[in-house]
Amino acid sequence: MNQQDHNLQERLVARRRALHQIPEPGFKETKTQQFILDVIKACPQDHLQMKTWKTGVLVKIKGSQPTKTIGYRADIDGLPVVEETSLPFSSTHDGMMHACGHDFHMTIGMALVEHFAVNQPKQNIVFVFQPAEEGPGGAKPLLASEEFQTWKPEEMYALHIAPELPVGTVATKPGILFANTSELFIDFLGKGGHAAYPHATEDMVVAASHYVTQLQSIVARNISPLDSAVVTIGKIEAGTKQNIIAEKARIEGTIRTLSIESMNEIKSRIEGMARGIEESFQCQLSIDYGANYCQVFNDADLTEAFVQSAENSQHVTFEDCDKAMTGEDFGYFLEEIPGVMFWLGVNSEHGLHSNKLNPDEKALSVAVNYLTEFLASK
Ligand SMILES: CC(=O)N[C@@H](CCC[C@H](N)C(=O)O)C(=O)O
Repeated sequence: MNQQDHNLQERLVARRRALHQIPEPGFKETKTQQFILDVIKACPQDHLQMKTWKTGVLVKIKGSQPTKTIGYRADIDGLPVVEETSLPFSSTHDGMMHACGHDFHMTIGMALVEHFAVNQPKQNIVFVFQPAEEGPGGAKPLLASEEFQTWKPEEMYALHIAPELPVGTVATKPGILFANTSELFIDFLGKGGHAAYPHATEDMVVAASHYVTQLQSIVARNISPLDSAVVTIGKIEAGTKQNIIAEKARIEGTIRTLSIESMNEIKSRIEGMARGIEESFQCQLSIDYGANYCQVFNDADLTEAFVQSAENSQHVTFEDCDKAMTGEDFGYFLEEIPGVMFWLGVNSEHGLHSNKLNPDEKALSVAVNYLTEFLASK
């Protein structure tokens, strides 16, 4: 690593660690927004404009001879995860963690702004620091906002860290990269009572347990084995004490599919099974699908150009990848604007959403060096 890269890496690490300590939930990213604004305000302002949208930040760098506007998006929210990395720069926000790498995404995005604020690119570049990717979804309303529409790019890019890939690699594919998603929240209501009088109650621990077990058959028996889908229940809550039969239960999960037809089929089975549980356990279930994200679909031509640029770059190695059942509201940008989402290798033993996720910080300067080259070449 030469001295210039060393200085860049030190700056990126310091900034990423500062951000790692202040993860905030979607649409509550006030400290994070201020952090980003402070960095942008410290840049030379000659060809830079900035505005806020809710807790997000939009920055436009005016190109020297623009024929188009390129968009680059970084998401900024954290997750409700209790960090267990034991790192000296662990989260200082109780119960919140940057467990999906958005601290990396923002750090890279800000460094790109700093670079292009000094080295004016040929094309206009709009940087979007977007709130609430983990939920309830910031991309869709941001995309529709006047703030974004007045600066709307002609093509758009975003990365996501990939713990399973080595540092120095980027990976993507044309077409569908990430799945359609729908959140899932189900409340159970029955009649609680004394543990010793089960016959006089409707036990919501038993009802919810049966229901969660039944849900497991949907992907196995209602979706074609040649298709892919996921129904995951990540949270279950019920009861108050070991000798009280619970009158309420709540389960929370997510549905992932590669087609809208499969999404509709799964929802229909979830509803059918809920009616069965109501009948079997004499209770009421209410279903809320929360936020939906559309698939992430990469433009074929832009992906080909991206792959070529990665293959020709000294900063990264390109790897092919398959689609993943992760979700990303960047998909909404790609519904309106052709573009590419790609993985950035960060080599962590623990994966996305893990309380022990520890991405390798060497990936920060790799990404900044590669993306400055890529965006400047547009
Ligand atoms: C990359 C990633 O991990 N994204 C999240 C997106 C969450 C979507 C939504 N809140 C849901 O849970 O369905 C993911 O969990 O894939």
